Amino acid sequence: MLKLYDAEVSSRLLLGTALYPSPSIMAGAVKASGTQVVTVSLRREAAGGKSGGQFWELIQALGARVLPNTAGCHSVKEAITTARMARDVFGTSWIKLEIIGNHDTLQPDVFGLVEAARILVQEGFEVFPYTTDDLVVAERLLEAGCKLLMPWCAPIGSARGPQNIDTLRSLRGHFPDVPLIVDAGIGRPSHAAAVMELGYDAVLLNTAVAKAGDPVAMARAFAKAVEAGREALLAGLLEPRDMAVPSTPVIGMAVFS
Ligand SMILES: CC(=O)[C@@H](O)[C@H](O)COP(=O)(O)O
Repeated sequence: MLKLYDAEVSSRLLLGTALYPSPSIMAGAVKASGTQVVTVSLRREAAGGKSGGQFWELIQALGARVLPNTAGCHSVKEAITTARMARDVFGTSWIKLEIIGNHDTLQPDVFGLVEAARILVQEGFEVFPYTTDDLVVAERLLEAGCKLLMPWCAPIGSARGPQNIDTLRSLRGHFPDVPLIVDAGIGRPSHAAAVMELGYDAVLLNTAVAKAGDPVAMARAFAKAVEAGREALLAGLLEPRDMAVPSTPVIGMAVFS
């Protein structure tokens, strides 16, 4: 089981609910993924109107825990206001804290992130910070009171997969007891399996499923990949070797002349 603040979940796949071709396909993908945590953007809900209300009803019917996010925020002030509104709208103290620092790469503003995290933790929020894979920023977020971290592995929506395996490995090594969830940039089930094999606790993704040819089937594929990566890690992965090592015993082999 994976502990996320007060909740224990068995699925290590967290899923976003945006960008699907239709709400019913989104619901099908969420079910097929087996996820127990879905991210929801307050901005969509706050838009209200027909689709906003229906969408929220659909999300509630899925039975997954809701992780509201501050997607689209570019400043500490904006993120804090959005988080406070999300707490009222969704009735949860969980918040996926996202402050965008660069328009082109959607890279998190890590300075604003640490500042906003500190304020929100003091206000009783349980913060899921969307961050880079920077070690020092990770330390600052933990000092600010975050109990888990969500580093990117590539820019949001890029589907590039892990861009810097060594940095991700180093982050994992430095914080063996902190839940680490790779968030953003995962494009394929093999990417998800790779970060799970590194020892990451879970994966959060959206675009790769929502924009797939068949989102429901892709959600199922990601669920299997996340489980496979976790199972492989627990089974004890071999370290890569420089030289060939015969896999068939040679000692005692019969010699034919
Ligand atoms: C869904 C979410 O909250 C975001 O963090 C983001 O959309 C995830 O990134 P990908 O869309 O690249 O999977």
